[in-house]
Amino acid sequence: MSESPVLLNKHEVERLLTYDDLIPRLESVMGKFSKRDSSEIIQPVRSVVPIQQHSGFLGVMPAYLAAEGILCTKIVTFYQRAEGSSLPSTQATVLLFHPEHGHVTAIMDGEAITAKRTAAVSAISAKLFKPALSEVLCILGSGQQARSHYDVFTKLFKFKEVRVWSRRKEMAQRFVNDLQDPVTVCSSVKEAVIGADVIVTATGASQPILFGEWVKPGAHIAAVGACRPDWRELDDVLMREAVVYVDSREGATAESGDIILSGVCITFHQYNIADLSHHRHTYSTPKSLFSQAEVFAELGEVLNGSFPARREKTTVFKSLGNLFFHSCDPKIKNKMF
Ligand SMILES: NC(=O)C1=CN([C@@H]2O[C@H](COP(=O)(O)OP(=O)(O)OC[C@H]3O[C@@H](n4cnc5c(N)ncnc54)[C@H](O)[C@@H]3O)[C@@H](O)[C@H]2O)C=CC1
Ligand SMILES: O=C([O-])C1=[NH+]CCC1
Repeated sequence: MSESPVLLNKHEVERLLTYDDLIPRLESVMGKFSKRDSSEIIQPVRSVVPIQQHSGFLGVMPAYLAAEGILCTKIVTFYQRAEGSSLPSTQATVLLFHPEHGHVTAIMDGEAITAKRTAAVSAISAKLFKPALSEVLCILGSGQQARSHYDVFTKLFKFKEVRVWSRRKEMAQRFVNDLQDPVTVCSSVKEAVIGADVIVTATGASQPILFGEWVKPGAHIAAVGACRPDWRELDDVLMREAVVYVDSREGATAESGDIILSGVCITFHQYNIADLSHHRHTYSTPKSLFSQAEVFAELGEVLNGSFPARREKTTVFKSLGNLFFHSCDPKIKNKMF
């Protein structure tokens, strides 16, 4: 008879999951994932169910790491919430299974895991791609992801200035009030990003908020929001001028509006032509057709040495959260990744 699953609540997960463990672990696993050796790691693109009536989504994210005996899934919901809502936009539960027998061995809060894992992966992207001299960090958004990104980016790197922008200035002010160190609250995205070396976009936006013309050449952008095929945070100029890295090529092709929509034809010539019976018809033909922004490489392909880190260029890491790897030995609770 199988033992009852271990239950780990948010506080326990927060205590057990440290960036010092998470970062090297994710680096190793992402490098392996990008080799696509399915006998080692199986991680399909997540299944997403839209909850249209309530502006929400349910995602299921299974993964199997054969060599490490990890079989798990995250079940996550994410909603577009009204500003200032007391409910979290992203909520999740993680289930671990016994890979041989199939029973559930652990049930863990996934909110803290999502916050820390996502920020840790963005921090890995910044380690690889941020300019050698990076003095200014800019964070767009003031929610859960903004906070976890602030925590890990300021823990790993030394910035002279940190700026934050949020749709409502008082939300940015509230974010800053919770911190020990000084952070500049900006009134516009443009003010926040001009001259920034590293930019984190962690918003619920579905239309571009960050425009390439404002971005300092050579800057690194960790783009965390816009995880649906019709959502965007970054404009066409930025997407087409930057070297674009992703967490998973398949995930980016299926889910990233920043990539998918960067190739859409946006302007039309209109012709007004009369036919033989003198009726007028309007025809539209595309004036400008752009090819989509190209994905240069997966983060894992850089980590495993298959592709270079083009640090000298403006770089975008488009994160979707497809990679999900955590292990918890149910008998030794502190052995968790
Ligand atoms: N790439 C990944 O692995 C993950 C991505 N996400 C995505 O990251 C984003 C942020 O998530 P959380 O921090 O959990 O959410 P949150 O609700 O805690 O914070 C959202 C922030 O975005 C701002 N915002 C919302 N709509 C906006 C709009 N239209 N324009 C500008 N700002 C807007 C809010 O003011 C708030 O500051 C969401 O899009 C979420 O789906 C979340 C988890 C993992
Ligand atoms: O990885 C994740 O949990 C999510 N990515 C986008 C929304 C939730």
